[in-house]
Amino acid sequence: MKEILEAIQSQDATSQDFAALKLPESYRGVTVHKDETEMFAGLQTREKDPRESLHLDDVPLPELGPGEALVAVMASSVNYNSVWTSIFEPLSTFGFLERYGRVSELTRRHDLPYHVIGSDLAGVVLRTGPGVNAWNPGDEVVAHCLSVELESSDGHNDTMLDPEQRIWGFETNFGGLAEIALVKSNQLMPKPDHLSWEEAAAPGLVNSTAYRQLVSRNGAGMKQGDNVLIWGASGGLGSYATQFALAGGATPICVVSSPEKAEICRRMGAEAVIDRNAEGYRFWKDEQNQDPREWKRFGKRIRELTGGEDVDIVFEHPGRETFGASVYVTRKGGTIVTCASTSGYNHEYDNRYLWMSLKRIIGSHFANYREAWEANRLIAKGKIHPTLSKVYSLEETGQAAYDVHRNLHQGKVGVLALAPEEGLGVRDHEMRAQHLDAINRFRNI
Ligand SMILES: C/C=C/C(=O)SCCNC(=O)CCNC(=O)[C@H](O)C(C)(C)COP(=O)(O)OP(=O)(O)OC[C@H]1O[C@@H](n2cnc3c(N)ncnc32)[C@H](O)[C@@H]1OP(=O)(O)O
Ligand SMILES: NC(=O)C1=CN([C@@H]2O[C@H](COP(=O)(O)OP(=O)(O)OC[C@H]3O[C@@H](n4cnc5c(N)ncnc54)[C@H](OP(=O)(O)O)[C@@H]3O)[C@@H](O)[C@H]2O)C=CC1
Repeated sequence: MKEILEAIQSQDATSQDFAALKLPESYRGVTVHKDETEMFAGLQTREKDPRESLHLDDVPLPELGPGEALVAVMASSVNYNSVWTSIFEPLSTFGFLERYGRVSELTRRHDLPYHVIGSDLAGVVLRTGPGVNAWNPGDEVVAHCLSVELESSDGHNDTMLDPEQRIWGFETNFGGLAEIALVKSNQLMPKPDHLSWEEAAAPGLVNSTAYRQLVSRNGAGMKQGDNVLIWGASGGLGSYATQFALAGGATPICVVSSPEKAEICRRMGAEAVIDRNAEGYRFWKDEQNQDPREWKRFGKRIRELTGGEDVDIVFEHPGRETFGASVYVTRKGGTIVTCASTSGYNHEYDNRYLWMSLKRIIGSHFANYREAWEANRLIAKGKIHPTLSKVYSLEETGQAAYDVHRNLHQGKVGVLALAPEEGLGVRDHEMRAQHLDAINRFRNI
């Protein structure tokens, strides 16, 4: 591992030098263990503690297959899917690995009693498998998390529709919260030159998801002038949705839960911000019943902020808690686009407001390679910026996941893997200087 790191840091090692590096037999990765899937049985979701279930283990290096690449991971980030994995909700991810293991001789590698997790990385290609021509050892890359087999016709218009579509590091093994990761080569994209390893690793999953959900024609297809209600606007997904709305000539209406988060949204350039905590919305009277008067109070507040207009698009992910309100406040003919259900997946809403006002609900999930590429290109061009707030070591990943689970974080939380310190890996200092304030907007808040 030492020689790998030295080659990366030397900056003048050639592709041949990287190809000649001896690979270690094992590496350190953040795991959950199959024999611990019941460890939180009987506890409330909130009480399940990722610090207890996430381990840092030495695991054997997987065999490299056709179309694949082994990548030295300099940095990764914590996504909420790793929180789900760590609390074994809504399902243990070992079921996904078992199912993947049944696909072929090669995929059987993934079905192990441990799961190396993580769905983001920035690093350097170490080896490529047979059939990989577009990438070479030594390439500095980020990886998106769409893993597809593409053997069926179903995925050939939009790879997210492939029946064997999986999220790498969640529904596959050998993820990015590790010193080395195994990816398919069609997950690779160029690392933005003006960013450090940890900054480059931060946007990937959420940026691509927000791009498809909000901008792509596969999602809401946002246009100039749209009013976009963004839940959790300073969180992982929301901090990119807010930037896409602003960069695309739309008006974000940002919902957050504290004055500090409201301030971050304003710093991104948003003017319409709602502090849901300060304004005390209670969309649910009790476990079973919602309060439509609260939906209306929320809608009135939105109208105050927009000069009387309703929202064209709701960027949804909290789920059960907010979905009724989201459907209610959407404009006639507008779109509710959802990619998650953090607060509960059995949603309830008043369908009269949907059909009578010709609204649409769209389901969206991650992004295809093209969408992830477009989203990464916007980062590389300095049009969208990472929203990294805090960086942890691999050893501290449990704490990092705990922070995200308890909503104690801002924007994105980074994790250093092989990178010995923050700030390394910047290749274009001139471009970085132009965007430094925006890159650091979320730091140390
Ligand atoms: C990028 C980051 C993303 C995120 O962070 S997303 C948030 C985290 N992710 C999650 O929380 C999602 C976790 N996943 C799940 O909860 C589950 O993954 C699903 C609920 C999505 C699916 O559950 P399952 O049990 O895998 O699927 P089934 O379709 O309910 O059951 C499979 C069996 O049911 C059969 N089946 C499917 N559709 C039908 C149908 N329409 N009529 C009859 N049978 C059906 C199948 O064939 C199969 O059968 P057979 O078990 O024999 O193989
Ligand atoms: N399908 C897909 O492809 C993807 C799905 N996801 C899923 O989306 C969800 C959010 O992910 P991410 O943005 O990274 O997570 P974060 O925790 O970083 O951000 C979510 C934000 O949502 C807000 N929020 C949380 N709970 C509620 C609630 N009950 N009511 C209103 N607002 C709430 C919080 O902001 P505040 O407190 O300031 O209001 C929080 O900061 C997760 O469930 C994740 O698994 C994520 C990425 C991809």
